[in-house]
Amino acid sequence: MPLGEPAHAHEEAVQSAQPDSRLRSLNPGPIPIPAAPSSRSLVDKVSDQRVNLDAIASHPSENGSISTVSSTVSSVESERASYEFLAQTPIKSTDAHLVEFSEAMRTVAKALRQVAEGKAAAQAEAAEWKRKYELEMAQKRQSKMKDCGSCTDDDLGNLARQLTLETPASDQAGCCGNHGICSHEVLQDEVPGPNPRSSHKMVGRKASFRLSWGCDGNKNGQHKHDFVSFEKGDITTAERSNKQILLKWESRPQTVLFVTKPNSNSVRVLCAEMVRWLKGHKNINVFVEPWVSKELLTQDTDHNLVQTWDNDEETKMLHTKVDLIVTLGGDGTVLWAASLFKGPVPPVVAFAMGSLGFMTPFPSEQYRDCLDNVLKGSFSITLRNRLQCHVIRDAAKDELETEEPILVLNEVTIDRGISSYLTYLECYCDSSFVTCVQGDGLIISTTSGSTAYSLAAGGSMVHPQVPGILFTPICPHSLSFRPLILPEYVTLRIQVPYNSRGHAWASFDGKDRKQLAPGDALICSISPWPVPTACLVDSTTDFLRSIHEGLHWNLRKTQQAFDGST
Ligand SMILES: NC(=O)c1ccc[n+]([C@@H]2O[C@H](COP(=O)([O-])OP(=O)(O)OC[C@H]3O[C@@H](n4cnc5c(N)ncnc54)[C@H](O)[C@@H]3O)[C@@H](O)[C@H]2O)c1
Ligand SMILES: Nc1ncnc2c1ncn2[C@@H]1O[C@H](COP(=O)(O)OP(=O)(O)OP(=O)(O)O)[C@@H](O)[C@H]1O
Repeated sequence: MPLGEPAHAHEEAVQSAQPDSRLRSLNPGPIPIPAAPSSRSLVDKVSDQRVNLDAIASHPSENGSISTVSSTVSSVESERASYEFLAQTPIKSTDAHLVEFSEAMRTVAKALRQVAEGKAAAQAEAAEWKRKYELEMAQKRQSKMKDCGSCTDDDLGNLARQLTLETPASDQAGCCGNHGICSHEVLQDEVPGPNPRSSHKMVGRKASFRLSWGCDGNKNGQHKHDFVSFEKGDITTAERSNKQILLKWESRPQTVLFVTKPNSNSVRVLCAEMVRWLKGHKNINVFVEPWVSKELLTQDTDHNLVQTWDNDEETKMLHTKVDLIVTLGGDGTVLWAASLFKGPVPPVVAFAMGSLGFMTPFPSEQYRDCLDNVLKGSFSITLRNRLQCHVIRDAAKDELETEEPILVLNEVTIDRGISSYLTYLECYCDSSFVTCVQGDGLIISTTSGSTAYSLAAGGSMVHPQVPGILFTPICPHSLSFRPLILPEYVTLRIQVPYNSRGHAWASFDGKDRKQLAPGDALICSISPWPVPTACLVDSTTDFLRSIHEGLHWNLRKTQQAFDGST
């Protein structure tokens, strides 16, 4: 058994290398019928043999015979599967044929689950490749545009339209500059759902913008794809992976979506005031959530020009209409705003109207100046990664039963819910076994979420621009389980094993709890659609200010110099 791998993980590997014993049970030939054991004796036998197996697996046998291990493993597996079947079936049958049939069904179910998991991982990878391909196409188009340096704006527009028509994947007309990445490629090409043109409530074209990396957007503005060079055999870091990112509008933003915290009078009053100001002084179209639209209308009939949406299909198309999101509330409101977007997210300007406000740097009293600056000029953004989470059900009959992915900005938590048993979770990173979690649960967090629940569970605080995934146990029942930070490109699989004593519960940014039964799994990877949040100063200054002011990080009275002679 490989070092560090738990006995049951090894057991599974041995089992999957030996499909024949299960397949044999489909063979209609004569089957020896053993005396039917009672379910109690089955339990005893299973646990006895597990102890046996653990002993054999952890102390390699002296004659080195692998067959001892395999036959014990396969017999344990068969009996465990039969026990699970017997526990599930309403008919308390002990018929050997049924037992063997249930084993075969388990094998099939496992194969289907593997297919579904494979599909989920492949979908995530395909989305990432599509994004890379679109970015490459955008670069090619930009280099064609360079050849037209002396064109007028109209010529450029026509050329951009021609070039965009050449590319069937792109549905946008217009865009482009000589450097950076244009919003039409970045934010509008990954349209989840139907064609944006089919929407009858379109508000005209979205404002285009350019993203540039580095402090001086004009000089260092190119997004470098190759971070490492190895010319002449010397490996050199050519570019830092991430720099401060600037967003510069190339055309005027026209549409703002307001997302507001419910049940707050101060938020309601400020929202109405800001909407009036944006429409009256800035000629901006305003979108609000359906419940806010009703609330605004009861306050003032002037607000009947505010737009909203009616159904999920229209929510899916929001990102094609909205140039900017304004949130009024605390961090929970930013999480809520992000959750409305299952694909690309427009830039978010978050005004602080909550208690902590890690992700809400803008002071609401100065909303006029803040919005003036954001609408006019270029501003720093933090590109906050989200995690894409798929729940894969063991009971799913086919891959079509895979549930919709859920995107989280902070974290997904797998815990014991109301169960009093320890959570028992097997964790894998790509194809490597990571560990078994035995405790209250596990937090898989983004770096933005590192200052939320993960911090409370002992995880490190991580700058939101660091590309990583946090792996933080909750109250592990072990002395040596320290939190981990993994690179952002990995895919994590959290499996509730069949022999878990209870169910586990997954919750997403503290919401939408889903029960995970033994055999179910959760797959997480970084989503291709981050949340761009506007910074008050820049990403690092804002982060440090939050941990100082919000959490009073490392606050201590300064020690004085000696006040006597030495
Ligand atoms: N023990 C804990 O600390 C604990 C327990 C449950 C949930 N949470 C957090 O609450 C989040 C949901 O937030 P909510 O506002 O909807 O619930 P909520 O209203 O219960 O507020 C939770 C608190 O967490 C803060 N918070 C949220 N995201 C943060 C972030 N990225 N950095 C720093 N602080 C942050 C909020 O400002 C708020 O004070 C979850 O995603 C989870 O991270 C924390
Ligand atoms: N537009 C919305 N619709 C429904 N629920 C929302 C909306 N905006 C925020 N919420 C929910 O309301 C709750 C409180 O919001 P928020 O965290 O922003 O305010 P707060 O608790 O006063 O601030 P803080 O989180 O800083 O303490 C959160 O659970 C959040 O998910």
